[in-house]
Amino acid sequence: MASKAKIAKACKAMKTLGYSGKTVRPVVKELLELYENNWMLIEEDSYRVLVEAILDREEQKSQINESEHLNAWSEDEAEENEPPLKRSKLSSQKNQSSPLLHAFRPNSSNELENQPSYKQMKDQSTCEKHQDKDVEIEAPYTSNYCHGKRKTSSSPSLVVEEQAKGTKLISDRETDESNSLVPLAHLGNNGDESDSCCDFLGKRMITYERENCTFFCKETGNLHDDDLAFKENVFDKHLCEASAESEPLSYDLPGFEVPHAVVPPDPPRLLLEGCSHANYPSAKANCSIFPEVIDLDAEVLSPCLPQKDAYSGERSSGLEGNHSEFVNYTQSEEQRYENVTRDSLKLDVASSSGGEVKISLMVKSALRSDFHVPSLESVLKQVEEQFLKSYMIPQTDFSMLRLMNEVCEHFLVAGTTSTYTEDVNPANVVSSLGISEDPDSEDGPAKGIDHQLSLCSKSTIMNDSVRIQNLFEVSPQIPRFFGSVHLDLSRCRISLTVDVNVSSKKERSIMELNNCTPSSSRMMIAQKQHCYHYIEDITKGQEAYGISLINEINEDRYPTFNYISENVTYQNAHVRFFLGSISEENCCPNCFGDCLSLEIPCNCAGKTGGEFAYTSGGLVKEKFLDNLISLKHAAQRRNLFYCEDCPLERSNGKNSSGKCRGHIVRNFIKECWYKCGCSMKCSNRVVQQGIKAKLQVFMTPEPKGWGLRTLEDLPKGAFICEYVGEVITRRELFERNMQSTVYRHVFPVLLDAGWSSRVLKDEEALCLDAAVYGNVARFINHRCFDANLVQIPVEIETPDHHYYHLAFFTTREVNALEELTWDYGIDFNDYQPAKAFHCYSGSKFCRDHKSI
Ligand SMILES: C[S@@+](CC[C@H](N)C(=O)[O-])C[C@H]1O[C@@H](n2cnc3c(N)ncnc32)[C@H](O)[C@@H]1O
Repeated sequence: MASKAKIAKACKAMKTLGYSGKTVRPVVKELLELYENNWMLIEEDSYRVLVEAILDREEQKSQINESEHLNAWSEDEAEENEPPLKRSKLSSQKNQSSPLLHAFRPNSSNELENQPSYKQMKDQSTCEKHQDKDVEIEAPYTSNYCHGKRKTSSSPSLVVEEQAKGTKLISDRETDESNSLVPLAHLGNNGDESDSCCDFLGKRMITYERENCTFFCKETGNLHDDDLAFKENVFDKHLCEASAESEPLSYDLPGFEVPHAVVPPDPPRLLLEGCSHANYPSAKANCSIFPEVIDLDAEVLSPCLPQKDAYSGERSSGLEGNHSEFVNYTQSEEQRYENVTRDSLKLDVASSSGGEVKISLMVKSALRSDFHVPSLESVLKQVEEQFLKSYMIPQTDFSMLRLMNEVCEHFLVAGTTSTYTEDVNPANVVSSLGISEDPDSEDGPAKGIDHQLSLCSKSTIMNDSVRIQNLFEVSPQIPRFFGSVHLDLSRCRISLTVDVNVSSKKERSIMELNNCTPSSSRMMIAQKQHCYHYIEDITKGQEAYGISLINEINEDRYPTFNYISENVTYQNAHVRFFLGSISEENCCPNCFGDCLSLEIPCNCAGKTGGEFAYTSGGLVKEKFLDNLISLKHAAQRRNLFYCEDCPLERSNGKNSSGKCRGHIVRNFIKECWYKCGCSMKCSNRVVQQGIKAKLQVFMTPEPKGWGLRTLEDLPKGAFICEYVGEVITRRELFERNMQSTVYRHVFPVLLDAGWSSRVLKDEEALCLDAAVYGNVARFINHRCFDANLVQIPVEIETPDHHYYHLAFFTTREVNALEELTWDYGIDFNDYQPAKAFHCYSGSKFCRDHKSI
């Protein structure tokens, strides 16, 4: 076919995805140049590379747009509002590829994965090919490069780096600039060797593939000027990003040793959230002088309110400390608390000594030119729908306006009750409510107000009024915002502090609506409804199926950690392997597709006696599983593994003299590896394909905190999930434990403990720590002995026992809504990597004899 016709065909194909010819043509041209007019590569797999390239371009464009908009918005605010913890955001998250791209990505069994991707091709064009074999490659090289230690060496050199697939890197090693926890690179897709998509701080690194392996190539010389210019641009940008992200993560935060949520920011949207990270410093400053806070996400985000310990439920610090700084103000002065919510909304609370409180929401800026002011009714309706859908409010006649009206009334009742108990008569409380265009205001019509909702509650006693205004400030020529309207009022905590001058006596009443007296019956009903805390998908689309979270038990909120679906490698952890070891004797590099259904199993089944450990349906075969479980139980009964100089005890700051008290987990893993042999890459696609079970995180009724349950019946041997976290060395674990003064709730898992033929040093032995970065497995609770899950070491990338994946499978049939548990293998009398807890598993085999 002539080139023109082919271009037209490509355009047509892309049109179905919504890309115009104008967008597609230049990309096709670029690809043709790149692939030297090899149309086959472009057309293959429904134009996969083309889609990838278009998305790549769009992404770049939108990044530029976004940064332009952000600059335009808040030049003056940008600096002071820089969120300290937002900086630890994973760049790999930032660069999640779009679902569209995934739709076009062949699955792991597709041969096409062996083909170089667009990114690779593009990058290869500036990268020399490396021909060496059996190079041992270590992850930390990457950190040198990624952290801006750009080597300007004139001698051309090329360093090849290899990173185990299915892992991302987080490293701050050998950096002069910062001690940051900046994630560096993401390589591979679910651990599949042949996927060579590679990011470097959100941009391309130079990659190429040889045999089944993907490399990082670090270029330090021999670049063309253009290349250099391109790289310098990219590099400078990365440096900016890196320095912006260079705030170290704290492992010493109250409740969890994790930072506040560091999820990648969604595009700006109308989302009501109170003190967000983006306004942390200013909000903090404001709070100290003006403690009127309408905090719509207080427990998670607000630094102004006491933080709640996720387990004890106690508040540790907060607003109270600031009361002394409350500023008196005169009738004429209007005090103002401005809380910039996200980027697009402004929450504004203003009050006067006359008792008037104005709460306004203003759309401050926007990114979309097609924004129009919605009708207030439609906003309220949307919120109500959202409310009813997400928070399981049983009443179908739920109304936002009624809720706000009640807020208003109870504000007054609670305020008058606490300060002037004798005078309060609810009958005296009159509330009025209405939606109006620029309603009466003592200040006269407010400028630029298109819509206003005002709620007024009046007391004959105090003549105070509360007004909640909903102001959309819109200037027609400036595009404003886009995104969905989402008001999470269930997370709303309203704290109002009112100063009232009565008979020259100044009194202050602080009302937390959550603490309304029982007489506030209607409010109590409303609060009861709010007990449900529900999140539709905690993975934010990172898993194939969403995983919901619900708390019907208490007020605890979703714990703050970073959801990741693949392991990330932190700092010193060497996740390495020898290329030479992935060879035909161990597995078959060329076999793709469904190996499990082969009549004669391929070489991958070698370790399991010529038989796959999985059934063709992807369940671990019963005999393997039973063997494994009995081994595990036997191992627990038998003598423990003892060490003279115990790294575990040392990692808990204990000086062990003489033999330690033994480790069950070590023996167990060591034995089950060989017997179960859930090994080799083909069969382990079951694991690679990711979570398929319908899971839900829920608050357990026992004092165990969150737990994980299945929402559907599961057969025996079903894969549930991997234990995903940061791959760290035992030394790093030790350092984290030393730094942390708080109780560690998430159990780290030791990899490779006692595995190697030689004793591994602390800086070599690996652990998985899911406290800060982790997946849903971090919610699985412990059960002694008869847990319904078992953890199985799984080889994905390489038969290297130094690093492997830990996957959970069911040990028996599990009913829908049953909690999923695994035996942490802890000895409740022994020191563990994390402090042991009192076991509430309720197992009749419970090993915690002190448990109640
Ligand atoms: C890996 S986390 C599991 C998720 C945890 N429940 C949460 O809320 O995040 C381990 C922690 O959960 C709690 N836990 C797990 N199993 C438990 C059990 N059987 N009894 C009591 N607490 C348990 C302990 O606090 C432990 O440190």
